[in-house]
Amino acid sequence: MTLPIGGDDAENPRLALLQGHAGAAVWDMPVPAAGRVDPAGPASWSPGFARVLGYPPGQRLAGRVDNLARLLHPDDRSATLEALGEYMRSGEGGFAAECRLRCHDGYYRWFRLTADAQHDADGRVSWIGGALTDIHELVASRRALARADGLRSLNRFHDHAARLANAVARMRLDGLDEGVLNCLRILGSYLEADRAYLFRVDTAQKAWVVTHEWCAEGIVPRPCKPRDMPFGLFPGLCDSLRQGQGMAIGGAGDLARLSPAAQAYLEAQSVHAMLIHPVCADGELLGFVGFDDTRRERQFSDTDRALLALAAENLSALMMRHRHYQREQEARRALERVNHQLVEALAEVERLARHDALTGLFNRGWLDQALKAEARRFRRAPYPLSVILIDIDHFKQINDTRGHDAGDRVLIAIAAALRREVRGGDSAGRWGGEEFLVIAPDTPRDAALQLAERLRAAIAGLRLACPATASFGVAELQAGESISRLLIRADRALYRAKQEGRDRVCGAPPDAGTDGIRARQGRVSDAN
Ligand SMILES: Nc1nc2c(ncn2[C@@H]2O[C@H](COP(=O)(O)OP(=O)(O)OP(=O)(O)O)[C@@H](O)[C@H]2O)c(=O)[nH]1
Repeated sequence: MTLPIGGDDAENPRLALLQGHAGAAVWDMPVPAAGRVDPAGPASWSPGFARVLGYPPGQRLAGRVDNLARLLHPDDRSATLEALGEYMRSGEGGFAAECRLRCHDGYYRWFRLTADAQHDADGRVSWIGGALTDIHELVASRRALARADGLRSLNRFHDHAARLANAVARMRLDGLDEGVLNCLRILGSYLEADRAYLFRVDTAQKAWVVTHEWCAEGIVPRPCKPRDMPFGLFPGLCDSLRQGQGMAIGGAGDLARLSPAAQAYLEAQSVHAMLIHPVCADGELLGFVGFDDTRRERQFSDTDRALLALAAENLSALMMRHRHYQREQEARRALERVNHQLVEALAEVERLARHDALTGLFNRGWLDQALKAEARRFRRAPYPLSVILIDIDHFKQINDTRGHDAGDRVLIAIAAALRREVRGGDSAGRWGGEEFLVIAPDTPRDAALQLAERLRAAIAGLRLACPATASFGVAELQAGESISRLLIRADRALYRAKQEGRDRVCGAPPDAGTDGIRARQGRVSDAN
């Protein structure tokens, strides 16, 4: 026996011999009456004790307590010695501590130090002794397992973070709800929470409004009323959220620090624990995202907070995308409205460019263009084309006796009658002043004379405050004749109608002679 083992064993040389032979790493020490570790106190170490610490055979540790204390890793020393001292006082059960001890090669290894106690007649601990076991490999494997566990949970975190990002990427631009609920579901299920939700700022009502909520299976959604949480319920929350800080309630202790109203509000919703995080965008506080535990208290881990912060970022991206989409849609609708107004304005400009403002009939410019087009068509393939020139009788008199406005009303009424009476293919327009022109394609002279007669009768039959009649000159385009020549002939026929007593129709003879051209010539445009 090289080292004495205390107590009865020391008086049992056979047992001691066997311990030495088996190489057991055992130790013992008497416990001073004070019941605390005395560094200078005696201690005994078996040869196996020195061997597990890597000492060469035959090398012994000096038999003092501080020999063990010196070998303890600085980080483990005070905790191990304190625990040992406590055991010396109580002596209850067995002692076990895991600690690092410096080995003979200067490196630290993990060991398990165990002890049992012997009590004296007064029940005080008088002796403790135990074993030292090398658990370095065990600790290394435990660490590897923990690292693997950590990696697994890190993987799970990244998996959920990726799912959150996917929920944003896949979001339908025209609908925010699906994307938000997807984010809350991913968040809630990862955190094994009972509820996950989004509250939005309602500055008008000075309240938080829960707009979206996800509930775990078996959890009843929070009651619809009161859905809103007045700002005043949690004073300072707005400011701290604006500064990027959330709020954590881990259990009853945290709840007790809230105002009675806030406690009652959370109690009504069975909140045992909750964690919330601000949702901001471009410096604007949009709301907050959070989750509740309704059946347990909770200590929030770093990954709880990290995933919640990530969810807040993703929700902010969702909300901003939706907001931009809505603004785009509004801008598009406004643009469409402006475009529509522009198209209408252009149509009106075009209509005004073609029509006479007073009567609404085609104007002189349009009639000139139409006559040119008919002339080109006639040259390609001659067809019957007639024109009817109309002049209101004694119109000057109406103006002079009844006033210009009354004259205008007569012009408007006659124009309306012309529009009513002409066929779809015919065009009636204001030729100038109190003169009108009807272009009648595919209409030979006789048919044009009938049409003119119908128009004359219609005008004469108008029930006007200032009764009026009109005279008509009809001419059909001759082969090789120019439009200006046609109009001169029509004008000449009109002149004849005036000469013969007005309120009548005169047709121009087919002969395109120049005799009889009257002074009105200059008023016929050269439309050819
Ligand atoms: N109220 C009104 N009068 C117009 C307009 N354009 C032309 N006039 C008038 O129409 C009258 C035409 O008169 P005249 O050319 O002498 O012919 P008239 O009085 O109709 O006599 P006859 O043609 O020979 O039957 C003139 O007094 C013009 O001022 C218009 O847009 N409104």
